[in-house]
Formats: sequence, structure tokens, C-alpha cells
Amino acid sequence: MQDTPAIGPHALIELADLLRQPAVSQVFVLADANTIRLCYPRLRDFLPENHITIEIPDGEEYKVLATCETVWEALTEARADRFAVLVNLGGGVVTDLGGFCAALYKRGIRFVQVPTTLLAQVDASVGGKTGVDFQNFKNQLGVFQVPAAVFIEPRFLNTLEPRQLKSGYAEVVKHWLIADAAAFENHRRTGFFVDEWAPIIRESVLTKERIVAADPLESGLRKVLNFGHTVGHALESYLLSLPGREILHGEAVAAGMICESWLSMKKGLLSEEDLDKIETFLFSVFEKVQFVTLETDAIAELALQDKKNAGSIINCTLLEGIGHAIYDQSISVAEIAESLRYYHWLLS
Ligand SMILES: NC(=O)c1ccc[n+]([C@@H]2O[C@H](COP(=O)([O-])OP(=O)(O)OC[C@H]3O[C@@H](n4cnc5c(N)ncnc54)[C@H](O)[C@@H]3O)[C@@H](O)[C@H]2O)c1
Ligand SMILES: O=C(O)C(=O)C[C@@H](O)[C@H](O)[C@H](O)COP(=O)(O)O
Ligand SMILES: [Zn+2]
Repeated sequence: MQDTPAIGPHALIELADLLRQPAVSQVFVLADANTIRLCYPRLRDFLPENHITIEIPDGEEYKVLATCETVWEALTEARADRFAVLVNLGGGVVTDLGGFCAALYKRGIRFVQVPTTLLAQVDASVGGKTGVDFQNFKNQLGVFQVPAAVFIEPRFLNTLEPRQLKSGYAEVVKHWLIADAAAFENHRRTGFFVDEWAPIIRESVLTKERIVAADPLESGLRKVLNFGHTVGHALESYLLSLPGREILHGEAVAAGMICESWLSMKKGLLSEEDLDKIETFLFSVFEKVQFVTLETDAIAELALQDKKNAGSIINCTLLEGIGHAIYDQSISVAEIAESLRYYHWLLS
């Protein structure tokens, strides 16, 4: 288990201390086209002078093996040894892909996460899931590998686009729905209005850390962190495979949480009143994801690739009331398709 992330203005000072240790032979910084421009200039002063940057294009479509090859090429050309450290500076794409590259290079070099999106600060940088997409299936290739440390500087969020901020907010809401009813109730009343992100990040990271500590390799409890993802990943994979139908991870998870809350209600686990609260709140933040009813069966089929499944049994995480999630709830492709039709019908 990794140490608790450093969160706040002191985080980058702590990063500098770690990188100065004699056991570090070389420092590599992995960034995407946006974070190299917007975040790297603010990080540079905390890095040793002789560090090397590796830039990849930005976007989910680049979270693939071909991009890893370019990272491994850069490490190999610079003769990075096993004492090198990779600093992943970016959103969930960079932290997932960078962690995966570090875990495989020479059978594993250390990496640290410097997340720059809300999504990566509250979720992707914590807990050691690393990986890439394959044949449009989300995180189909990956390993559990904890970073040497995580350094969260909320001020990186100042340059983030509002749509990306909302995408990260979906994972924050997920943490409330699975583990913190009181936080959901408070924030539901104020709506999506946040003037200081640090307390929300801290609270979300603590929730995720507590769950990961109890089950780091997702053999049981950790599956609650996947609430919204059985349907959400199916939707994301479906839309990723089609030109011009892009969707952000958090947007898919928000839609997935509505579908999976509806499934929870259908199975008698969640009241209609709580379902309504969840839908109303999520639709106050997120636009409805567009698909036609004819597509629901094809989307639902993709849940057969979910990592929580056992053979052809789709194991979903459902809500047993707000603030409490239960995992390994078997659902059928037909039920997922029905939940998507319900979602499609909402606000129509
Ligand atoms: N490993 C995990 O536990 C975990 C958890 C949740 C999500 N994820 C993964 O994370 C990915 C999504 O991550 P994301 O939402 O951060 O997307 P992302 O990494 O694609 O970043 C979103 C966009 O914001 C830009 N950006 C990043 N930081 C910026 C900043 N400070 N200012 C301006 N622009 C900035 C990026 O260049 C990109 O264009 C998905 O692949 C998802 O599967 C992983
Ligand atoms: O950390 C976890 O565990 C999660 O499930 C967090 C999710 O928000 C995240 O999207 C994760 O990458 C999904 O993992 P996967 O195993 O369903 O690919
Ligand atoms: Zn997620």
C-alpha cells in the first residue's frame, strides 16, 4: 500500500525531496500535449536539472499500447536503469499509462503520480490500477502497481476546462454514493458549486484509500469503487469505437450510475425516492449522453467484457441505499439494456 498522498501547496516540495534522494539515478517526466504546456512549467522548478521529458498526445484514444512503445523507446534511448523514476504529470490517461509503462520497463521502475485533473486527483492516481485500453475495451491490459508516492497540487486545476472538471466530479459523487451518504446529502443541496477543491479532494482520496487498503487487488470489497462502471465502461467502449461519438470517462460513469441505481431500485435495494435524488442531482451537473434505443442491446453486450465478471455472469455493484454499495450482484445483458432504455427515456 502506498503512503497517503501529499495534498496541497507543500506536495511539490515533497516531490522535490523524493527526487533528490541518492537512490534516484535519473528523472523522467511523462506529460501529454496539454500538461507539458500548462503544468510542466509549474513543475520544472521542483525537478533536478538533468531530467528528461517524454511527451505523448492527449486523449483517451492514445491510452493504448502503441503509445507505451514510444515511452519505452524514450526510456531505452536514454538508457534509463532500474533506479530511474518516472514522474507522471497529467490526467488519468497519463497516470494509468505511465504507471503501466513503469511497471513493465525492465520489470519495474519506480513511478510517482502528479495528477493534474480532478478525476486523476480524486481517483486515478490512487490505488495502483494502471493500464491501457485494447480493442476499445477499457483498461483491458493492465497491472496493479502502486506508485512510490502521489503528489496532489489542487492549483493545477486552475487551467482545467469546466467539462473536464465535471467529469472528475462524477467519481467524487461515486465515492459519496458508495460510502458517504451525509456528503451526498450536503452537496445535493448546494449543487455543483465548489469554491475550494482541496477539502473535497482530501475527503474523496480518503474514501478511496480506505477501500483499497482493505482489498488492494479487488478480490472483493474494492469492487464497490466500480459502481457505475459496468454500464459506464460499456457505454464508453461503444462510443469510443465510433467516429464523432466521443464521451469523457466521468460522463459515462455518471450515466452508468443512473442505470445502476435504477437496477438497484428494480431489485428492491434502493427506494424510488433515493433513485430520484440521484437522477436529479446527476442531471443537474451532467448533460444526457446521447444514443438511440436501437443501440442499447449492442452497448449492453459490451458489459460481457467487464473485469468483475465470472464467465458469462455479469457481476455488478449496486446500491443498498445511498452511501452503501454491495458488489457481485449478478445481472443479465437484458437487464443492462433495459436500464439503458430507462436512461434514454429520462428527460425525453
Ligand atoms: N486507475 C484508476 O483507478 C482510474 C480511475 C478513474 C479513471 N481512470 C482513467 O482515467 C482516464 C480519464 O482521466 P482524465 O479524466 O483525467 O482524462 P485525461 O487524462 O484525458 O485528461 C483530460 C484532458 O485534460 C487535459 N489536462 C490534464 N490536466 C490539465 C490541466 N491541469 N489543465 C488543462 N488541461 C489539462 C488533458 O491533456 C486531457 O486533454 C480514463 O482513461 C479512465 O479510465 C483510472
Ligand atoms: O480503483 C478502482 O478500483 C476503480 O474501479 C476506480 C474506477 O473509477 C476506475 O475507472 C478504474 O480504472 C476502473 O477499473 P476497471 O478495473 O473497471 O478497468
Ligand atoms: Zn472510473
